[in-house]
Amino acid sequence: MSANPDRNAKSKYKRILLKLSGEALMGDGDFGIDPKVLDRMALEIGQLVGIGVQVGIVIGGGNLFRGAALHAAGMERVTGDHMGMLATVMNALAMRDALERSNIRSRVMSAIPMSGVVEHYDRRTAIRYLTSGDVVIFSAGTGNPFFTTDSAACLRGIEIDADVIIKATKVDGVYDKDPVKFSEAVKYDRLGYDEVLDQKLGVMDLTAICLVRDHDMPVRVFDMTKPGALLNLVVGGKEGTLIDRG
Ligand SMILES: Nc1ncnc2c1ncn2[C@@H]1O[C@H](COP(=O)(O)OP(=O)(O)OP(=O)(O)O)[C@@H](O)[C@H]1O
Ligand SMILES: O=c1ccn([C@@H]2O[C@H](COP(=O)(O)O)[C@@H](O)[C@H]2O)c(=O)[nH]1
Repeated sequence: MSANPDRNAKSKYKRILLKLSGEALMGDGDFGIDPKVLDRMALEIGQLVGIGVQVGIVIGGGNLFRGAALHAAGMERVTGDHMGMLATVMNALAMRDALERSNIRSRVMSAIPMSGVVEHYDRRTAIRYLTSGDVVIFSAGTGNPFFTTDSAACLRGIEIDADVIIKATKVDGVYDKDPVKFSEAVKYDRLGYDEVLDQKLGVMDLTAICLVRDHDMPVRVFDMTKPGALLNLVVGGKEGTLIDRG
């Protein structure tokens, strides 16, 4: 995989919102952040910036904390969700660090004000940064409990007028059932929002799917562990599953 892709490669998209799984940041571990994973992601994101794509990012927090899991262990749910959102800020800082080490200009914005650490989210400022070529990492989810970073990714993607939401995960697309649990699961190349909702396909939470359906925002789900897949997808290659109005 080259850090300098073909500069003549043409992106299908001008602006994307990339949702990165927090869990994927763990690599082979079972908690925290593997710097090697971050560096590889930074390299792949840099390839997109190199061909002129404007990149907004939302990172999950599942490698650190999830409110629902903390609640199941006895914590008050809203406190758990606040911890989950703070976890996404930590992941965002780690990703910015990896991007900057690869000489990719980047910004972190937070839905929860955190003066002195990161900028507070402001849509117009975010769009200005994206237009000037900076990668913008949107952290702290939506800023509200009871949501997920999938919903935050869809929300920010719609707000910044992205051409597509790209969900980078550990499976290579959307299946008729969870492929991690069922080896016989069958993959879709493309399916409609209502099919995801009707079949309650768990690749993304249903609140997020309702949001993208209502705003006709396409979502592509692909395997981030496959080297080169992100660039291939962005230049129009066949990767993962497309969810749209069908
Ligand atoms: N029908 C399905 N098709 C594909 N994946 C599915 C499906 N149902 C459940 N999944 C599961 O959804 C997971 C994708 O979610 P992902 O790990 O990206 O989690 P997340 O909760 O969005 O991220 P985070 O780790 O940041 O919390 C896959 O690992 C897969 O096991
Ligand atoms: O808008 C949001 C987004 C997230 N949370 C909490 O953070 C964790 C981590 O996010 P994941 O999407 O699960 O990776 C999530 O479980 C929630 O507890 C939130 O409250 N609001």
